Formats: sequence, C-alpha cells, structure tokens
Amino acid sequence: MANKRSPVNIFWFRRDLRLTDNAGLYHALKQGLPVIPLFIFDTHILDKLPDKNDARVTFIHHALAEMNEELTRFSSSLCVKYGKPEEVWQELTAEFDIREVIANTDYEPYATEREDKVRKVLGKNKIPLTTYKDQVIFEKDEVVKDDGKPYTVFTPYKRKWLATLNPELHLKAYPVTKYAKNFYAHTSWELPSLKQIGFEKSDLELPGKTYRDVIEDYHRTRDFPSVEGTSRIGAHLRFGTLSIRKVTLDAWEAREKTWLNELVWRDFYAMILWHFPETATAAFRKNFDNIRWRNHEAEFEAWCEGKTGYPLVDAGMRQLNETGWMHNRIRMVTASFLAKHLLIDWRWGEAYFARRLIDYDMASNVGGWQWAAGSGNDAVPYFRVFNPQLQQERFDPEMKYIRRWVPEFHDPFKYPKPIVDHREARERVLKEFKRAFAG
Ligand SMILES: Cc1cc2nc3c(=O)[nH]c(=O)nc-3n(C[C@H](O)[C@H](O)[C@H](O)COP(=O)(O)OP(=O)(O)OC[C@H]3O[C@@H](n4cnc5c(N)ncnc54)[C@H](O)[C@@H]3O)c2cc1C
Repeated sequence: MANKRSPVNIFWFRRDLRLTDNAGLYHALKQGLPVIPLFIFDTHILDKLPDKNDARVTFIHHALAEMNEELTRFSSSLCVKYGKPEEVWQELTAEFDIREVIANTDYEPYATEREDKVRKVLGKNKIPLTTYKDQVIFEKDEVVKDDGKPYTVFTPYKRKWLATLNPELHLKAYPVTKYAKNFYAHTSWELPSLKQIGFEKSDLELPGKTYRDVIEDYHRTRDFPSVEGTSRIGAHLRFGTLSIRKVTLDAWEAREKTWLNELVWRDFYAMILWHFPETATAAFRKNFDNIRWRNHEAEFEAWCEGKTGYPLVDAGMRQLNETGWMHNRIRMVTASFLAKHLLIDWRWGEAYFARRLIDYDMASNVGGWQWAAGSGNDAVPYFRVFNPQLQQERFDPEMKYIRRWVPEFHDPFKYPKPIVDHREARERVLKEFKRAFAG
C-alpha cells in the first residue's frame, strides 16, 4: 500500500461505472501516479429519492460491487464515500496528497453545479479537476451548424453527426488495463451495504447487457410492445456500465442501421440539454408556457396507476410501475395522453417517469416528454393527438401486450370506463393550444 501522504491522483466515478474502455480512467492511470478509484454516494441526490427500494440505487450498488471484485485483480479496491460531494472532497484533500482529480464529463445541470462547487474546494488546495468525454460520442459543440449554432432539429443534426463520425477515431476503445498496475494498492476499503446508506434492495429485475441480437430486426420489431424487439440497455448507458463507444461501434458495423439512429437521438438530446439547460423545466417553444393546464389531481392519479380506461395507456403505466421500464412506443402514447387528452402539465409526467424508470436520463426524458407534448424543439406537431385506440390497432393488433398488463380490460365490472372521450379531449386540447399560441 502507498503511504497515505505519498502523491496520488483520484479518478471520480459518476456515470461511467466500468473499468473497461473508460476515457477518463485510462487517462488517469496513464499518468503514472497511483490512482484512487473513488465513488461518492451523493446525499444531495439520495435524500430526494422517495422510494427506499429505488432500483437505480440497487443498480449502482451492484455495479460498484462488480468493479470492486474486478479491482482485486489489481490489488486495489474502490474508495466509496457517502455524503455531500463538496464536503467529502474537503475531507479527501486533508487525507491524501492529491495531485489531480480526473473524471468523465457529466452534462446534466445538477452535475455541472456540483462540479463547480467541487472545483472551488479543490482550487483552494491547488488541485486541478480534469474531465474527459466518455458518455456520448459527440459532446457540446462538436456537431453544430455551419454558423456554429447548435442544431435544434434532429434530421440535419444526424446528417452532420454521421458525416463527422470517424469510427477509427471516435469509437476506439481506451485500453484501461494497459496501465492497471497504477491503481492505488489498497484492498481493505469496504463497500457500504445498501442498508448502511439508508436503502433496501429493489425487487425489480435489473436489465441485462445484451443488445446485439435485436439490431438486425430492429426496424421490423421496435414498434410492437408485445415483442422483445428492443435492447433494454438504457440503464447501462445511463450509468456507464456499457461503453457508448462499443455499443455504437456494434451498431455502426451492423448491416441494419435503424438502431444506430436511436443512439444518435441519445446524443442529440444530451446536446440539447447542454445548450439549453433551462428546457429541463421550461418549454422549448416558449408559447407553450402560456397553456392553462387543467392539472386534475384525481385524473393524474388514475394515469399513474394505469386506470384511465384506455387499455394501451394503462398497460404502459402498469408495465412501468411493475418493471421500471416501458416500451418506447407506449412512452409516446402515455405521454401524449397525459399532456393532450388530460391536459396535464408534461412536467408532472416527466417527474413521474423520472421516479419510476430505471433507465431514467434527464436529457432523453425531458426530450421525449417535450416531443410528445408538442413543446419540444423537434416535436410532434401540436395538433397531432395520438388516438390510443388506433395506436392499439396498429401496434398491438392481437392485444397481447394489453392482455399481459390489463387482463381485466374487457370486464366492465373490473375495468373503468374511459376517463375522457377521445373526440372531446382532442377538441379541448386543440382549443386551449390555439388560445395559448394566439396570446
Ligand atoms: C416520454 C418519453 C420519455 C423517455 N424517457 C427516457 C429516459 O428517461 N431515458 C432514456 O434513456 N430514454 C428515454 N426515452 C427514449 C426511449 O423511449 C428509451 O430510450 C427506450 O425506450 C429505452 O429502451 P431500450 O433500451 O430497449 O431502447 P432501444 O430501442 O434498444 O434503443 C437503444 C438505446 O438508444 C437510446 N434511445 C432509444 N430511443 C431513444 C430516444 N427516442 N431518445 C433518446 N435515446 C434513445 C437509449 O439509450 C436506448 O437504450 C423516452 C421517450 C419518451 C417518448
């Protein structure tokens, strides 16, 4: 073990919980000083989680345990702290002779704010904090319009993204193990249990890491919620337990490119949130802020519980509540139903998804919600109101998905009548949207 006062670098894990192909970790180890691998259970985040069996916390804990196991190969272990990051860093600067802190960039507004605070603490001790791109293929201003402004429409963004991509350069793996001998030698740090950080193990099944088997057929199967036609790797991309470079390389090398398109959407929404952080809570199209949302609490509750009387909407909400995941087609249908049929503020729905989705990602969730509500930068036109009945006929024609999640849908004694009439709801929302846009 290195002497406590001999110089070290620290690599701070956040949304990059893996030891392979990790940009920042590679650069940290390559420098030569012993590198302490650090993770902080951030109480600013944990204290706000209402469910003590939150599956995301179980997911992270599981990923940390796996990394710890792998680190024993290099006679090292994770240093895991619990608390407010700015205070934890204060303690770490007193405990170790830190020469540099290295991390991968986290683009969310809270992460940026947190980093600013930590930079101040480190700055007082003259310790630099260096960050690397790892979470996306292209970040910030790497894919922008010819005039240097950010794209706000997906299709031209995608065209430029594809034209900019050099797979040998942008998708190349970082060979972390080449310098693994530089991990700080220390095997006795303990990973706190879930209970020690105030949580319980979630009962939800955590998603697997396989995705290759869906790529070739994705364009045919992706819209049918009863088919296992999508990868379900969102949580692994969210927490970095899979490398976005490796996943994108596999998508790039496949014959069928529809799935690659989805990964570009992910970069697109991350870029939008970075350039327009205010859209996390405000409509991208400003005139949407004039809408008088009805915000009917009992109707919102019925939507959350999957009791709207629209079987496809209810199936989606029950799938979300019971598994922590919902199929993309049904995310669109349920989101549109809340914002348009019920005229409930899209932010209520966004917050509910944020609480329930294991793959919750602020950029994609806000992007998806604003798209469905019509307030987004490249959204579905405001006057297009998904008809849940027609959506069911097209995408769940044999009602397999509905039968799975709402088995009582045909029983008038057990299943509620529709909470709103489709035609009336459509007229109501169009009237309100027109009023809001005229004012
Ligand atoms: C209202 C709404 C809310 C959403 N909230 C989230 C969210 O919180 N987190 C999230 O990762 N995605 C979100 N999405 C996008 C999409 O629904 C999910 O990424 C997808 O359903 C996850 O399932 P999968 O992993 O099987 O995806 P696949 O279809 O297998 O796609 C592979 C990966 O590509 C990315 N991706 C796919 N579709 C999109 C998309 N439309 N936008 C951005 N990235 C995409 C995801 O990382 C996904 O894991 C939302 C969409 C809507 C309409």
